[in-house]
Amino acid sequence: MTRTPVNVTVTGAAGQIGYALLFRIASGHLLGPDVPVNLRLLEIPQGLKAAEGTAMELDDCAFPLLRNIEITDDANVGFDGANVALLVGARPRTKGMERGDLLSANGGIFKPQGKAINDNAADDIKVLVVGNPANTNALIAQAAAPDVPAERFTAMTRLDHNRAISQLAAKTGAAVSDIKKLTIWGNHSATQYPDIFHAEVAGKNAAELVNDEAWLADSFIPTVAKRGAAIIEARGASSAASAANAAIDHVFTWVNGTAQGDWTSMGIPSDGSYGVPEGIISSFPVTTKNGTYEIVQGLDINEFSRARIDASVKELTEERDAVRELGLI
Ligand SMILES: NC(=O)c1ccc[n+]([C@@H]2O[C@H](COP(=O)([O-])OP(=O)(O)OC[C@H]3O[C@@H](n4cnc5c(N)ncnc54)[C@H](O)[C@@H]3O)[C@@H](O)[C@H]2O)c1
Ligand SMILES: O=C(O)C[C@H](O)C(=O)O
Repeated sequence: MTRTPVNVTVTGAAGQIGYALLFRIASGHLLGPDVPVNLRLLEIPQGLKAAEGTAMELDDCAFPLLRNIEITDDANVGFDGANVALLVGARPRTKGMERGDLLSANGGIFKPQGKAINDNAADDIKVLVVGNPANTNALIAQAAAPDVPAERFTAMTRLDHNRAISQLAAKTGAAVSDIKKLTIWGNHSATQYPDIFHAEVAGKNAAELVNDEAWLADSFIPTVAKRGAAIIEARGASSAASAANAAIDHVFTWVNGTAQGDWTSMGIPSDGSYGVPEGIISSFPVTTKNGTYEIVQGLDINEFSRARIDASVKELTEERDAVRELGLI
């Protein structure tokens, strides 16, 4: 049976993450090897020519699953009938910019995009926000889309999750595939909390196996939380291929489900679980099945974890209050 193509919209398509992302979507890594896709590339006017160049290259790959590419600078066109939206394009922080200025500039992008999703996207739309500050940009877009179920708006912490797995594998000498049930809590920022207390390494509890709180507090957590800045320092540009890879992982897992005995991390609207105020978009441990996700319940949160989750959540509530004051939500 021929499947109906899935409409995938990518904003910031001409940027560096866009360039690392589009070819993998078109080759079937986002949704699966038997799912045809239509691509919608949304850019600002200055980005349209470069997006056209990328589209030419996509054509030149002759991907069997890629049915059609549309390029536009009109959000209503870009999100028309979208089943999956990857919101990558954002206003980066520039020198001298205060946090309020950054939130306000991004509000000017994510509020109208949220409205365009509300008015034009397909009923089953799933949104992943990658553009920073990702959690609060997702909150802004979600607030502008009252007709879309709030849980369809998610923010990317999968890159942090993957970074944490890689660091833990290196520390324990285990294979990456042996690491399960790791959690990123909170914001995609330096306050995020990568939690190994429930993680397993080849079936053994990770925190007990490592048995080194100084490594956890002084090495593992800051390495994961500040990895984005370290990449910028080393590369002279922010992470692109690894960010694109994490976006692929996030959507693939959301659509196709987590493995038995494992979970993943996603920034999602809080339902109040684990004392995280309802409504803010915070990262949680989640399982996914049939295109939906559920927060893993009943985890014991020790004092070490509680303080770190609370610190990141505090930052998120401050960002929420700031965008509320700016009239963005
Ligand atoms: N959540 C994460 O883990 C994570 C990881 C890495 C990067 N990021 C963030 O992803 C974002 C994109 O990174 P990049 O390296 O691709 O940046 P980039 O500057 O290379 O590309 C951004 C693109 O977005 C476009 N754009 C700007 N405003 C737009 C709008 N209103 N509509 C459509 N397109 C628009 C620009 O023209 C540009 O082509 C940044 O905010 C970055 O900080 C997030
Ligand atoms: O773009 C950034 O500021 C860093 C990025 O969010 C990352 O985690 O690599």
